[in-house]
Amino acid sequence: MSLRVSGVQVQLGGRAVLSDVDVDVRAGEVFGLVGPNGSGKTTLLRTLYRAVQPAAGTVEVAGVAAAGRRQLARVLAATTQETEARAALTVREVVSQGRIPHLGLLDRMGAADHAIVDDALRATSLLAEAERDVRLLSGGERQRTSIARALAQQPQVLVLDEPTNHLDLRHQYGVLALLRELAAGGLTVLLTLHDLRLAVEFCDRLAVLDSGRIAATGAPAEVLDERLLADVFGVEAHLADHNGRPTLTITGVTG
Ligand SMILES: Nc1ncnc2c1ncn2[C@@H]1O[C@H](COP(=O)(O)OP(=O)(O)OP(=O)(O)O)[C@@H](O)[C@H]1O
Repeated sequence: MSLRVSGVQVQLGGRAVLSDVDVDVRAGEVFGLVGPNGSGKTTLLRTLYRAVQPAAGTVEVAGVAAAGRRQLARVLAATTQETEARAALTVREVVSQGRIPHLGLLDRMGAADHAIVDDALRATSLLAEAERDVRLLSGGERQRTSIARALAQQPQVLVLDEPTNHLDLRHQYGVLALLRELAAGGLTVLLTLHDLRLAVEFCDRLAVLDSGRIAATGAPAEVLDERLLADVFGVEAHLADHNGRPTLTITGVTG
């Protein structure tokens, strides 16, 4: 198991935001975390990269329960929903920051590091934008820059919070297909997604969060039955098999 969350509880501002959360993600799997607004998805991701300390439970990344920040950054990379760029850096400079956990304190990037940065820029279709100031990018370009930085980190586990929310259709599919390809090479991918149709299409397994608790975990076709879609997401929807691929059709909202 390359990512294991066991019995995690998180309290924020005096409220229980996560209760008894268990999630196991296997190496080479694309695992989707889905749930309505405020169900605790981002908070769960934040416990993985130690931005939030659970009141109870354990979080293990690549077999390590308690690692220092630098040690953690060598195995886990994360992108957040904040794509606001504040500093006057080029896309290439931001993506190069992904190499920092792998460099010694006084080391400069070597040829191998530059090649890894180029690969990350290419994989996210950003080579042509590499010398642009990140503050001048569109939301989608900035989102791809933060994914590229995470790829340049060459992690074993990649955690992404809503990686497609600013992307046009072509780039949504491009990024999710890239994540599938990386997972086929052994990367563990955990991501949150609001678009359940994309979650069904691209994720091997899903965990559904509902008011801070896991309502269901399993393959999309096992988890997203009509009752759960109505009870948790408030939509009338059904999964059908289209030429061997599960496809979600949403026909309305409940109530
Ligand atoms: N620092 C905080 N203090 C108090 N409550 C918080 C804090 N951070 C998050 N919360 C609350 O925790 C709950 C879960 O928030 P979280 O951002 O994890 O949900 P989410 O599932 O990612 O939502 P969304 O789909 O809207 O992004 C929300 O009710 C939110 O208001």
